[in-house]
Amino acid sequence: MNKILGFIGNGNMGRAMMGGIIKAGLFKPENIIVSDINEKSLKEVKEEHGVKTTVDNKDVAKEADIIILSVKPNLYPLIISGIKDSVKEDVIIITIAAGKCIEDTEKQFGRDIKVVRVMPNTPALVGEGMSALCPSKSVAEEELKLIVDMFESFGEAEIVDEYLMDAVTSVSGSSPAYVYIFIEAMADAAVLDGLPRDKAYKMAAQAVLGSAKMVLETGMHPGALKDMVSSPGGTTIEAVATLEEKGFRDAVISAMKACTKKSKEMSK
Ligand SMILES: NC(=O)C1=CN([C@@H]2O[C@H](COP(=O)(O)OP(=O)(O)OC[C@H]3O[C@@H](n4cnc5c(N)ncnc54)[C@H](O)[C@@H]3O)[C@@H](O)[C@H]2O)C=CC1
Ligand SMILES: O=C(O)[C@@H]1CCC=N1
Repeated sequence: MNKILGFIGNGNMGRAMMGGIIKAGLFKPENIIVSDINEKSLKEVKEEHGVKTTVDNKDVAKEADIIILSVKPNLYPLIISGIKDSVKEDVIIITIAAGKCIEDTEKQFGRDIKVVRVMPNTPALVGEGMSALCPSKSVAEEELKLIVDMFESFGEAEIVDEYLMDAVTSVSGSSPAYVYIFIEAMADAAVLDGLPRDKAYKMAAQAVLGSAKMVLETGMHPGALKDMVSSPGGTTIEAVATLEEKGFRDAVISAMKACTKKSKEMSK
């Protein structure tokens, strides 16, 4: 693709997406420009990927056809006011901030700008991202297709109505953090049982990866897959009963309700 892709913000999510996009070969590194206030992180990304870097967000604004705003939500107004007069007329702005609605972005640009609101997640870095997208009215069908292709280059992408973005943040944007806690806790228990730490992480993570693939590839209900593991009077049902006793499901549901609520509050 000959279009220029710009990133404003080279933090965890920006780097994860860039790594995924470059690995997939959708944009050549010389067609990617990144800005950040952190010069050390720019030096690292330039060395790692050979992309263009700058400390001036306006350089990205002037060059890029698609700009991904990869900064913290509270910085959006400041960043947008700094670039709004420099962006190309037809630019597509991609927002990835939790709680950042399309209407706000349009208002801050002060014109009918093309916006695609996206909630990605960090597994983008290894080509296993999950992104939910919602375009503004002014984004044409072929432009949306281009953006979907971009997000599919490092994982799965789904188009959703904007009102679902808070729920999406909880189920796929933030959820890698819950899964890492689960893996870490399983590994701790395995170490307690005598397994070496490295093997414990590998076994716990591979079990999570394999289980996720079973859900996605067999299409079976997660409950039926759980039943396949749980032999009558066996080991698994002992663990399952203990998880239920300790309120595992309730803890997950309560945590996700808190996440969705926070995302809604951030939209206000
Ligand atoms: N980390 C994650 O798993 C996910 C994050 N997001 C969203 O992505 C956005 C970024 O989050 P992270 O990457 O985690 O944050 P981060 O803190 O890792 O990265 C933000 C980057 O912005 C840079 N920055 C700060 N001020 C700047 C300025 N004036 N101009 C240019 N760059 C500036 C920082 O130096 C930093 O490198 C947030 O809005 C967040 O809601 C969305 C989905 C998942
Ligand atoms: O914690 C956050 O606010 C961001 C949004 C989704 C994942 N990280």
